[in-house]
Amino acid sequence: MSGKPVLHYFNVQGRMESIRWLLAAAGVEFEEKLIMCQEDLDKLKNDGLLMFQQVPMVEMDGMKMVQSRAILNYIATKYNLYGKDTKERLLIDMYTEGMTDLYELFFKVILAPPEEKDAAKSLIKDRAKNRFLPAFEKVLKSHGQGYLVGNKLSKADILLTELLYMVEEFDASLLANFTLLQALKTRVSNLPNVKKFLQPGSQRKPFPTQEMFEEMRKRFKF
Ligand SMILES: N[C@@H](CCC(=O)N[C@@H](CS)C(=O)NCC(=O)O)C(=O)O
Repeated sequence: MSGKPVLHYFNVQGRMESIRWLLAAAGVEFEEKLIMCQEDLDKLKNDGLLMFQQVPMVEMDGMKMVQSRAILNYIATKYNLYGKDTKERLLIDMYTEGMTDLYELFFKVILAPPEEKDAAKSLIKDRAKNRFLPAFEKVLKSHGQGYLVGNKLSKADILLTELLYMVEEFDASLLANFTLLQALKTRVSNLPNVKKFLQPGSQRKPFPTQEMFEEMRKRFKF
């Protein structure tokens, strides 16, 4: 055992990607045991390693942690990325839950039947442009600190940067009018640990394309 956290998940972004981002930004090296087929997943289940028979699962500090948000909160607390008091923590939670709402719309595109895909994509554009991105831009403007909460980097800044990459990849024009969000993305991306994570060949994973998702459906029983 190397003492590094061990991440158990599929070879895609999914619910593990924010955990990868947060560990990387905190400068924590981690190992991954990628689940490549149903047998790999069944083995984890049969060995009694998954509390709810679900992944992500992270082995860390002598624990087998499940539930992605609980894992994120543990890492954020441990590495001082979760605000200085309960009010800051509330803001970080509010913001990251908003990010999750937008993130889930991306996943709906993949799940939507072919005839509903365009509508699902339009919904992302609408919600990104008119709801979530303006809300985060407003926070940065009124807070005036370069970070979303307090005067230092938190889990919220890291997960927003992750999301902004996803939005940009989906439609770069969506970020055009949000100068403070662009500046945050650049600032966080230039932090040495994040910069390293953004290099090709890092442990960053792709968002599943439709083809990848169909392939996974065949390989796994879901
Ligand atoms: N609330 C859980 C949801 C976990 C979840 O739904 N995991 C899926 C993969 S993303 C899973 O393990 N599916 C396999 C199964 O249920 O057998 C979390 O956030 O970690």
